[in-house]
Amino acid sequence: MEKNFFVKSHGLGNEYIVLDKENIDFELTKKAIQTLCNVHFGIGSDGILLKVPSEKADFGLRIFNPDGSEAEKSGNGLRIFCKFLYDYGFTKGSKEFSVETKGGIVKAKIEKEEKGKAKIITIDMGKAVFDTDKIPVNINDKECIDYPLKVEDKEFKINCVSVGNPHCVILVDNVPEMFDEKQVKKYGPKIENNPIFPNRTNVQFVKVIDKNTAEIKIWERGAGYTLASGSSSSAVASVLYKKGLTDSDITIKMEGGELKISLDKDFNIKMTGEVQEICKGTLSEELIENIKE
Ligand SMILES: N[C@@H](CCC[C@H](N)C(=O)O)C(=O)O
Repeated sequence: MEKNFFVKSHGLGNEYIVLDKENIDFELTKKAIQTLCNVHFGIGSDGILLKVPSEKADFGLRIFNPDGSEAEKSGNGLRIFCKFLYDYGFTKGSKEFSVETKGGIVKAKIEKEEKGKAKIITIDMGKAVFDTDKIPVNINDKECIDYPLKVEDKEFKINCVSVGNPHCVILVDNVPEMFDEKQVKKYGPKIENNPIFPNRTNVQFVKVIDKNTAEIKIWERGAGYTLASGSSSSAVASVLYKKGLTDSDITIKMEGGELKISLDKDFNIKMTGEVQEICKGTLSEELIENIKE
């Protein structure tokens, strides 16, 4: 593998650049992340996945948002990373392995491959946690379910959950106008940065279609409006199941495509979906010079 080799892949239109810490000769600083994720000055991406060594799992992963912040977990990011590990021989052909993230260790399974490349992957995302002190959400209640949050002219009923990273799930029954890209881009950042979220939050606007299907629009912490999100889908499925609005197996529809989420009674989450490589190459010396502080 050449020095400064990269791969760019997407999971349902949610794109990530994959780098290997042991194979790059520059520091992945905030400036480097912001530049690489910028479509005009870099490659353009919804984030960066950095392969790092792990003592607790088969592989280690650090996840960065385009604003330079670090995320604890990413569902699409994990499937993309696992495809990279499998396709480039790191797993030595093994279809089941573990990955350590800041949001916990997850198990991955390559469900389907085509011509030796992983196509459909299941990730054991871990357990959904509703305790406000763990998410975290700064309110006095133990859980944040249907909690009224006033943002400018609107009052939302918010439902908060952590699937390793923090999420704020809003059903659009009372605010149907919110199922619209322009509205999500207007209110998403205001909710993401609301002072009740000390670590900021990802935000989802949700329409329940039936007991096994929901449709969502996403505002991602540190990334903005994205076409799909695996941790968001996991968070939404957990909230809907907790509220008794859907069954334990649910399809989450997003602009970029669909993910299957399966929960057990203790809110352990399995996420299954496609992933596809877009391009690969070597970062140019000029670009690396430019991203050095
Ligand atoms: N796109 C991701 C979520 C990435 C992390 C998120 N922006 C955060 O800061 O928590 C996914 O597919 O889960």
